Amino acid sequence: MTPREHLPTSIATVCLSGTLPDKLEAAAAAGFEGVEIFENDLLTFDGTPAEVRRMCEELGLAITIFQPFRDFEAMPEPQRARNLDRAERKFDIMLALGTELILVCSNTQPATLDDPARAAADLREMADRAARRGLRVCYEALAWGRHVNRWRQAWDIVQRAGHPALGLCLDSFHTLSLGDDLAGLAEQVPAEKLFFLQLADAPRLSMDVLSWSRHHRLFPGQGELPVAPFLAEVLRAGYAGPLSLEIFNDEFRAAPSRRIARDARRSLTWLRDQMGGGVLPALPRLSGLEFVEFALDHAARAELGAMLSTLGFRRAGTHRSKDVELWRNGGANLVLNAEPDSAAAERFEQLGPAVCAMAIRVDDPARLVARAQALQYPVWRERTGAGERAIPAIRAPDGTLIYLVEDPALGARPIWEDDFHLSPAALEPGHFLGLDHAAQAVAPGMMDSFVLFYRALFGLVPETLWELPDPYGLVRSRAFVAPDGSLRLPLNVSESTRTGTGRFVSSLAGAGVHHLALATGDAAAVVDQAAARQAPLLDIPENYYEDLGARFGVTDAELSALRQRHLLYDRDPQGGVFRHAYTTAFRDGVFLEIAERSGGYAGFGAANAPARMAAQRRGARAVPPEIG
Ligand SMILES: O=C(O)c1ccc(O)c(O)c1
Ligand SMILES: [Mg+2]
Repeated sequence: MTPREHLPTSIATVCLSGTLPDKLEAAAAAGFEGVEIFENDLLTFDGTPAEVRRMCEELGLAITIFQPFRDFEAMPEPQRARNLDRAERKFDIMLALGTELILVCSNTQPATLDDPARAAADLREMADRAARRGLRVCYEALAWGRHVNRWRQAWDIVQRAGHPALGLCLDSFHTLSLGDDLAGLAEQVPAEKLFFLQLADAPRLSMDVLSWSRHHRLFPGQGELPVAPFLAEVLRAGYAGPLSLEIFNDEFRAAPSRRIARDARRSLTWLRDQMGGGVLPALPRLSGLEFVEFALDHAARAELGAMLSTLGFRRAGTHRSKDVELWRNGGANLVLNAEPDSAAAERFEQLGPAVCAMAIRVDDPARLVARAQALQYPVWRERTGAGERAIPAIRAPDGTLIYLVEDPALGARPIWEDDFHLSPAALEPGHFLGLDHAAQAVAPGMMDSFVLFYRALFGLVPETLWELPDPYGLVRSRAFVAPDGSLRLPLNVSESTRTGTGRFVSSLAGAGVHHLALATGDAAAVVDQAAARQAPLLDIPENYYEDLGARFGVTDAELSALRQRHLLYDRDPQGGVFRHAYTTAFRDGVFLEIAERSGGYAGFGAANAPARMAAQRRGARAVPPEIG
């Protein structure tokens, strides 16, 4: 381990919701060692800076910086003199807070002079006054600064000023948002001039950089900016101060501060691990979904069992000590849990029939549990009877349990034999190869927590974001997949409460698995058998097939084979093909998909989602318009 891994962690109070004491408590509870006091949080706090200092001391938090000090440098008189007086007033506050560093961000005022020499002289004067009081100043180039918006310009000014109490503040957002990098930093800037480092990620968006920064920043790992290489460069330059998160995000400001602070702390652990320090146990090797588990009562189980039977599933086993059944077709395992006093029962009481767990096959469950603990994700162990296997699980951000099972393909004994009385049906061949993917509906404001969970803990990679029109609003969908494609988890979110996704989250079943796709090598054959058993398959309108013929030029024979079975079709540019069909929703909640991939097709038929969503709504009850 290098000393760098021990750089203290810090978070700006602006990242979190609540009053200043709420923010400080959340930061401390998540394990942060320091906080940036954002001036606005102090101004709106009904207490003295000395009280803030005491609260921080009691919570074990250092105040790493006081910020921001705006629109200071290169102003004409009389603003120049006034700004220096203003600085002295802030120094008084810093002494009361017990912090020695203030952040000056580059001037955004139209009146500021385009004069690096003047900027340097002003900052030198401020630093000199600060030094007399035992304080220091760091200068940050805002990406939208009037004349100074690149770190190299800020460094030029700091260098010209040549004062030991003046240094640089680097902020990953300001550099990376402009497409800039840190080339030359390690060569040109002495380590002792790197006073402070702020880390922020963001999605790539095409909008003005100020709005992007003020509303859409994310914690490292939640967005698309190369924050890890940025940090690596700063460390290479010899930076030895805190790693501090400064995230302006509308959703985070509105979310519970404890959850956001924990995600923040996780993101720094993940980022440190990205530096190659071995901070976390190695990523798991994933190999798909071993089972998905439903929380049910007896009536719902009988009903779901009947529906599954129409798709060719058989009851293949009963649990040795619990009221739990295994339903299976080929490689697809579904667990139907009606055990009272269990995690499943709790889920059923809250949400009605819903998916309560899924099991992911991994190479080493114990190592992944250790990784979860290092990332502060809650680990769960279900009660077990004599001789039964204890399967470790991790709680996803919505409470769904993610069981970790050893991959039988790597020689592990399948879990089923220890815990279930298996019937002969368990060994019958079937038409499903396994579980292709589990799509989850996520509440707005929770998406970024899920992103970090799947990315930092499991190493899943985010794919393209799709915006899918449901008849009653937009659904945003992004799949998280294992690098080798062995696990696929699309996440869907909708701001509208009237879309299928929105209704699922807000009124029907809560967040969680919203549909489950069963992999087959021959969707047409599966659909034919299912239709013969009166499976509740979703009808797709004729217009869809008209358009399909026009888009892909599929042959008339294929088109009529698809149409007749209400199969949807997609093709990627490499010629990979996806044929899929859906059931209607089970008790207005979860639905199933029959999915056939061929030719290396790796998507999810997103282009077909609008047709599917419209078809689901035709069959569904009318939705009352939103009130208010
Ligand atoms: O948005 C801003 O004004 C602002 C203020 C201080 C910072 O450190 C920053 O990165 C942005
Ligand atoms: Mg900043």
